[in-house]
Amino acid sequence: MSTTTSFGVIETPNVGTHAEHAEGSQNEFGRDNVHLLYIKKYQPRVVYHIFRSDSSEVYFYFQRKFSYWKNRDVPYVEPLFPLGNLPWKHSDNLKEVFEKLYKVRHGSPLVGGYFFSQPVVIATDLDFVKDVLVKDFNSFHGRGVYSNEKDDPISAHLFSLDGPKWKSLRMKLSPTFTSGKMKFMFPTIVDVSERFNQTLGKMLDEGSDFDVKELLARFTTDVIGTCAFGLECNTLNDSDTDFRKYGRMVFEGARFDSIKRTIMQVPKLAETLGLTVFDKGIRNFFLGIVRQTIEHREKNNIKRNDFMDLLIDLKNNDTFDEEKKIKLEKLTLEEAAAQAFVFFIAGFETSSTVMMFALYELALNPDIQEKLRNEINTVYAKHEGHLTYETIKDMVYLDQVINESLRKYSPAVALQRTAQEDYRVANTKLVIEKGTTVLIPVYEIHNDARYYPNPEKFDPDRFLPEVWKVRHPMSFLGFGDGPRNCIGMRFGRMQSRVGLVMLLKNYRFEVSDKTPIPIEYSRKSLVLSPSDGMNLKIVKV
Ligand code: HEM
Repeated sequence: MSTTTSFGVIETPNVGTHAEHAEGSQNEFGRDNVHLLYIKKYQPRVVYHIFRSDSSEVYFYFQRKFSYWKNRDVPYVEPLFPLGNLPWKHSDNLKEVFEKLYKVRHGSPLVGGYFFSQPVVIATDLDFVKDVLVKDFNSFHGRGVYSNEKDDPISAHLFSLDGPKWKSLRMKLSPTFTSGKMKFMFPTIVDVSERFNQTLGKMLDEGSDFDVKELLARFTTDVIGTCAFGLECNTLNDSDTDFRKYGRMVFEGARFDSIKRTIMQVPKLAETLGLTVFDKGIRNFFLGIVRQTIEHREKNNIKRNDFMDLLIDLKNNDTFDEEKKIKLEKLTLEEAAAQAFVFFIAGFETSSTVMMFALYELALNPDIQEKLRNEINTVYAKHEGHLTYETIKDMVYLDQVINESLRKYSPAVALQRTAQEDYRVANTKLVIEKGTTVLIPVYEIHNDARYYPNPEKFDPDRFLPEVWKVRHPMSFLGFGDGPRNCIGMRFGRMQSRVGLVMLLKNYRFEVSDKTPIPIEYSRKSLVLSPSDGMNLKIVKV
């Protein structure tokens, strides 16, 4: 079906008539009793109202809401009652949801979607993406992610806070990630990588086919655990440490987490239901670790130049907003714990995912693997066999491989911002209403043939400086962009580089019978992840 819109003529796919829709939806709603039981557990009053209201009333309420994008002549994919375009439990994952929405853009700078009955915007044009992330950041500084500071203090971290709280925290935490601070932490990462090498060496006496996803997650858990919590987590030797256990729980979720996460896509609904983001075990573990570490360091006057030291400093000493010339409040213990926690969760799975997909592609493309190993050996020789901050910086092809891995398999499938005021989209008549969520479909942009011809091909030369320079600046969003980009980018790059250098210097990676080709993506994981691990054959070189 084609419609004339404010952006020109747009093809709108029409999925089902209203009658078909009504029938299918009621069945789905009725069948998924787990949703209702879960809501019941959390907020009996809300469930009471759902049950009390006439079901046709609820249905027509959704139908009215679901006409939002149609009335504005914006392309959309027909939503399903009651989840809208959100994934159903056993069907799509978020990546597939974005794929469907991105496909219907047909020249429009945005596509309309629904999270439950809430309209959301999917930005499909790179100039519009730039307006949201960079140029008009003041209108989009919030992420609109749900947190519950009162009942769940570790959920109130830099990633989830908005407004003045986020701004002040970002200002306080930014100095934590300067290149000077990274240099201090570099030797710690190298130490962990050497232990990783020894552990892997021993494992190879017993076999050669391993799930590198799990191995790399253990490596980054140990790196961040050491740098953010000052602990030797030792998950490399023991895969069942509490750190690895709780880390896995955050990303893969417990029994009801997929339902809870779906509800949290609409923060107002989650707030009404009084949901906590993390379960009690996760909360108590991380709060406890930070409390003990801080007490121990303060009592014994221990300094380690890591993230925890910097957080202790922000807890005990004043900081200043240089721009406004005002004093910023000190961090409380809970606030410090929430930031250590976000460094851990935002840092370990993302970096291990980048390394995992890089190794996968290197196993599929042995010529690229050999070229990278040659670079590593040549630069090592130039630096007399020492792995220093400077040695790593000389490995330019390594960076191209990491960028190409981030391009083809961005761990963050989408970026999120929320309109802080009514906002007119440039060159259109369309106004994004205050409070509307804007999603930037990173995976789709990174795999769009208009920006990356033959996107399926793993080609690190796409990131040669002269080739990269001519692409649209928003065509690469592996770390997001603008004032709210990834604060840990330097650290994430650093640990990915060290991990890959140590592995490729000592081992060759090959495809095995268990390697997933093609990859099937997990429906559970918060970041892009293969559903059944990533087995590769590892051979000593
Ligand atoms: C290769 C590894 C990493 C990747 C691919 C990655 C990716 C991202 C992305 C895509 C965002 C959202 C940016 C946006 O909305 O524009 C983000 C935000 C963030 N990342 Fe990372 N990240 C990585 C490593 C790290 C590390 C190591 C840390 C901390 C030690 C970290 C801490 C954060 C935090 C706190 C935010 C929220 C920033 C804010 O809202 O102000 N990340 N990251």
